[in-house]
Amino acid sequence: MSPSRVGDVSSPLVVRSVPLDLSDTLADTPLLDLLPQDAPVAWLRRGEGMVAWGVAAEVRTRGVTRFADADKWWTELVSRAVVHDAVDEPGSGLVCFGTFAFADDPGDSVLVVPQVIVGRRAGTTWLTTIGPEETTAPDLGLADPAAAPVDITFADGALDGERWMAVVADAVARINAGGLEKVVLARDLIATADAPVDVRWPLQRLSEHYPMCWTFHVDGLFGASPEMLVRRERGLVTSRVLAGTIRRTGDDSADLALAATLARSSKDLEEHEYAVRSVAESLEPHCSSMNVPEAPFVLHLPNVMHLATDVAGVVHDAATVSSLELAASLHPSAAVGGTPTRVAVELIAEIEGMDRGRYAGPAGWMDADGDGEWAIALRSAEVHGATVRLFAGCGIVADSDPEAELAEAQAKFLPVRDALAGS
Ligand SMILES: C=C(O[C@@H]1C=C(C(=O)O)C=C[C@H]1O)C(=O)O
Repeated sequence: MSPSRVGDVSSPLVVRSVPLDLSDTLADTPLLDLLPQDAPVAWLRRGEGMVAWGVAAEVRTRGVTRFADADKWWTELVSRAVVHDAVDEPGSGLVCFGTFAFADDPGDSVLVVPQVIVGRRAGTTWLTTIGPEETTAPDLGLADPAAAPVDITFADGALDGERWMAVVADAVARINAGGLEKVVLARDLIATADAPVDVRWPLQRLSEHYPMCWTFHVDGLFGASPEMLVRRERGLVTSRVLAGTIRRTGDDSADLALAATLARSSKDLEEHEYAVRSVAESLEPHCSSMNVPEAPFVLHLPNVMHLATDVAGVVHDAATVSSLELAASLHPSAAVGGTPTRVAVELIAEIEGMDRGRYAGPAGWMDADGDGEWAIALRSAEVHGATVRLFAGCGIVADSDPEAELAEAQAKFLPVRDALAGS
């Protein structure tokens, strides 16, 4: 199917990025406080990043070619654009934001170029305006505050806990029968409110409570992901690989002991090793040198702890391969698919019992040079009016216990679940 587009790509976009004067009080305002309710986009970590709104151009793609079609559209749009960038930071100038379907089919993926972007990095705040012709900079001001979701209730999605545990047990049996080593199985929860949900409400809470994660929203998909599929900036590529999880107890000293257990757990170390290997192997052809640490560290999040490895490399093909293409070549990593990838993805389609939509697909942004950041859309949900569909998954290996995996999935729902709460 051919991609559908918004915005006349044959007429060039005019883009202007200017630094915001630091004497301007808005230069210190939390970025989310500037974000209006209409068509909001967000990419935030530790108070920095970008908020954006409006649609200057957009492409929707599907199927096996969803990444390639989007990338081609972006390359054409960039080649025609007229860019005045007085900021020259990663994220200034012409930028698109995207979310991509997990599966080749079904699926709906999008790249969107907003009309206004406010970015912040290393103490510099800037404003980018994008339109079919030179536009006057909008008057920035505090947006109307987001309203809390009204009377939200949660229900099981495709499978209830019992049935999902049966699917996990089935996966363990298949792994023990040979043919695959790991498969990631997910489930969904459906939250229903009495009025359309203003996504800025959960975004505020996610960025506040999970500052070490990448809080994002593009086209209805939002979340706070701890996992960076790929970031490319000025020739350097990095990826944060997670796999191996333990729930937190709320007691700091007990959690430290658990972290030590996690770092020694052969089940988790093995699961982690699969994930690191899949990322390193996919990045290798693009890199002239790479650093793959031998042992993981423990990433402490408020709800869970993960084994984590930061892989880094120097790329030799930045001129011809975009960060989105890198993300496409890494997706689905063993963190969200399994090992071997093809067998695991087929098993997911066969037994998981739901369409993942854009959960566990790449979500992020890219600039005119193809640099950008693509997180894996985890700890995430899709909002449609008053309905929010939450997702969480777990890596299943030979000695996984269905009950423990269900508890782990429940813990992974917590960030979005809590962020939807009314206070
Ligand atoms: C699949 C998810 O998380 C992934 C699975 C993990 C695991 O099984 O240990 C850990 C982090 C993520 O790579 C999710 O959050 O939905």
